Amino acid sequence: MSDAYLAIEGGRVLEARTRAPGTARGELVFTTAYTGYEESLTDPSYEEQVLTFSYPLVGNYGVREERFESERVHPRAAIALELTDDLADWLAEQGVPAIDHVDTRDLVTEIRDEGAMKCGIAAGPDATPEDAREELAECKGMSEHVDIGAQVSVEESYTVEGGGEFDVALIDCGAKGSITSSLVERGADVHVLPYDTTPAEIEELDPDVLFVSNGPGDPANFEAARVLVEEFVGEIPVAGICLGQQIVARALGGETEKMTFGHRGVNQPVRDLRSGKVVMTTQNHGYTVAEPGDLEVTQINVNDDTPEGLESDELGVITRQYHPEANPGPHDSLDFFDDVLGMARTQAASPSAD
Ligand SMILES: NC(=O)CC[C@H](N)C(=O)O
Repeated sequence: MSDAYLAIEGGRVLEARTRAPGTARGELVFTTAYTGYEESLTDPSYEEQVLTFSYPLVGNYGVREERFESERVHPRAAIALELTDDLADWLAEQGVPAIDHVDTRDLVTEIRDEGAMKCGIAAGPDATPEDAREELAECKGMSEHVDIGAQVSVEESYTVEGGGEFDVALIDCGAKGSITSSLVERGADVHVLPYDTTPAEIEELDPDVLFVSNGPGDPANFEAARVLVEEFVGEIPVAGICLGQQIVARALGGETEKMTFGHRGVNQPVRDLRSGKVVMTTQNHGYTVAEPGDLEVTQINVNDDTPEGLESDELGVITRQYHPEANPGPHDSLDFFDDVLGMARTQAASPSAD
């Protein structure tokens, strides 16, 4: 018997089974990742989205806190063909609705054809199709979430010490924990700073690298971070991951645009245009850089040619659209963090450095 409903744009209401009760609304997206559900569900980039797993059985190796990327679940709801009890219980504890017994093969095909769309969910003994439709009617478009940075960033800055060889200013636009740990493991002290940090605060910190994190929503809604990059590029090495790449491109005269259904998964092939080498990458984004501005496109997605890496040797900028920090996913691109800190080392050794 159905006790959950998923209303999607276009008028369809799908029946489902409740695994964690409640109502929710958000942008309906899918990931093809077959592992890493704890990492994905705690990735702040999924804020205001409803995450559909295309892999049919999700939750089969339990829920362990050491795999979390942040302190809470960020998608507004989770959908799968079959969710395990462990996973459903955790989502219920977190107050995040979850539904299964959905024909996710059909749903994913619809998202691929129609694009990421708004949806509404109602789940639980008293849920009705009308409740799901009401949620859908209240759902905002992703770029209308103009204050999304405030929902996911730190309120107060803090430092994670890694030996002090470098000081990295990490602008937390919804950062995954693995970005900090990847830098700390390589000897950097990471200063995790709010998404609306001002140029004066960066000036005072005097970091070796300005690093813009991943995060949810439309990069156009992260104006303060764009201003920071504009202000310090050429003076301090600049790095960015995912939303960070998009913000850095916008700061350097580039443009971003929404994709139809985005890239979400752990086997997205990326070609490095300098070496010709292809690596498998973890991805989770719905926007892309349409114009790179002053930056050179150094890596592209093999499936659709969208920019995956942007660089400027002259300005000291290196960004990635995918997630080199992995978690979940392949570790093939961890050397990105060596390259970022390499820029700081080169800058420190240059005669013009103070
Ligand atoms: N993982 C991310 O940083 C996502 C970036 C951005 N919110 C997008 O959807 O494109």
